[in-house]
Amino acid sequence: MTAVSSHVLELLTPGRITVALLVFTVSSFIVDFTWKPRYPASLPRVGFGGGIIGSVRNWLGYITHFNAWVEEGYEKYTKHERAYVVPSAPSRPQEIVVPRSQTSWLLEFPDRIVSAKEAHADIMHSEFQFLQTDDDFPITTLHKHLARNLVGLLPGIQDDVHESIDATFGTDTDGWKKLNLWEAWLGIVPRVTNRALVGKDMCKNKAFLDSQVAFADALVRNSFILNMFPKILHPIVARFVVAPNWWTWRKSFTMIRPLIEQRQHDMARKAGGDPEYDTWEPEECLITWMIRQAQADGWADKLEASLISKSLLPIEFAAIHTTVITGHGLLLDLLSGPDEGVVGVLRDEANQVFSEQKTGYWTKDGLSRLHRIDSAIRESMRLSHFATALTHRKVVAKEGITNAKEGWHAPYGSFLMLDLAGTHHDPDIYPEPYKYDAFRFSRAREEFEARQEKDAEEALRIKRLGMVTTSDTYLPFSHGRHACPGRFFVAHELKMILAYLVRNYEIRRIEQRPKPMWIGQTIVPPLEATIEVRRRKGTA
Ligand code: HEM
Repeated sequence: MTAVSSHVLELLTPGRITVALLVFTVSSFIVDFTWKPRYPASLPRVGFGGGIIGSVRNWLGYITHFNAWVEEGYEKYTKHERAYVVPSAPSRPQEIVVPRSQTSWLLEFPDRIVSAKEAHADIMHSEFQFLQTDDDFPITTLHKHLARNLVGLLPGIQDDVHESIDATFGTDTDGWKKLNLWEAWLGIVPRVTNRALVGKDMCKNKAFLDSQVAFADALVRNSFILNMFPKILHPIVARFVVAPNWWTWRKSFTMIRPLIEQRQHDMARKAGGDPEYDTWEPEECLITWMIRQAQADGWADKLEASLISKSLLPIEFAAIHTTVITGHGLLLDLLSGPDEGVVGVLRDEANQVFSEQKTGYWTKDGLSRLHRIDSAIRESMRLSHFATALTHRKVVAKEGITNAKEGWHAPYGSFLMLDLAGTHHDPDIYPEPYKYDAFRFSRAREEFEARQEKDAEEALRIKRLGMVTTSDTYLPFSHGRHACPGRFFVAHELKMILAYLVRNYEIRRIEQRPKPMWIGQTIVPPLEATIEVRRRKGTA
């Protein structure tokens, strides 16, 4: 060793290394701070104050205080139709909480001025997490193809719902079975969702499904980690943090690759007029839709199997955990809700409407007549939200945007959000807002249908009480142009699941609903919750 290098080593004491790391981290936060948009002083604030000291306190406080800040803001400002600013995670700017009366103002901006995609990308750190693949293509494809193929998918979805529930909940009519509720939903949702994404064979491949769930888990975990680092350090930190995303994807790619390549090959032969393919049709699923969309857009040649399989990931993420958390919350609400008779009422409705389905398969019309089941799900999604806000937007126009009503300006890079939690629990909108009132939404419909005289306006209002209808007072699927395109699928899926469960199982009530935890604005559901089930006699 030379004299110079041994001298350098002597200088590297643990104390000096710690100080250097501290200075580096603090400087990174300061650089980040100077990059963030500045909001006008006229906008009121909640949180621990401004300046560098206040910002550091807010960043730390974000983990535990976010919900309390938003509750305070709702009472002080949202209720009075005023916007205010709430602190956010260290990696993001603070957010302007837009009052309900200005929902349309926010959501009607074109994407080139106010962007949903850029907000999602900053929150999920998509640039690193989605393996350098743009999620525009799969999202646009899903918007265009899912709803129009839904009716054709229903029988297959029903088969997967019934088979996966039988396997998870069991068919023993004698003994009670104790189930971890989270695991039980994971036994159903990934398979049923993947029926629409990868088709009838691959959706039963447990190793493939596990890899998609593992990817979604990694995404959530990594977002929490990256949120706490200054953005300037993300290119370095993310390299290590997202390593599991790559491993998980590679594993899933080896399983899905043959299917994608075969589908591309078959569709190309069909398109080329090969007579052997005269009667052949591709199975309708997201893989087929992406190939079809790429052909329609004229860039099918560039569509490699690896790109298709990476493009599945953002959709798997958007679909699986949202549905599992929703189903988990639904059963907890149903089993611990104040009205013990609800499950019996739902069973009667499911039995009645199912008996009218001529082929033994649910039709779209049949599912749309499950008003009470629909209401029980919608009510749970109102009460037991899994994020304080699910509508975030980022200002991407260089000149920013101005709110004429209140007179404030949001510069380039500003984050804006709609408060879901406050709205859903506002007693002026939903009387007794913390009560799980399963028939809150179906009651009005039944009263309307029992009436002799019906006016058209009222009929329209009643129709809007269905679980897929979004509004400025009902935001679990967000609202406006970017409202969840998977919600029609998920409504059919959850109704089939709940109908099958209540028709075929007894489920013991839960005395006390287990409490979730919150990290910032995201729920950590009570993963330890268990339920006890027994197959009803004569149904196995
Ligand atoms: C109960 C389950 C679900 C809930 C609560 C839910 C909720 C949401 C919400 C709140 C958004 C954000 C919209 C916005 O930013 O304005 C969203 C977007 C999205 N969801 Fe869902 N979702 C669910 C299930 C699904 C399923 C099953 C799929 C696919 C099959 C899906 C696909 C998507 C996609 C692709 C987007 C992005 C839309 C865009 O940016 O234009 N979701 N979802």
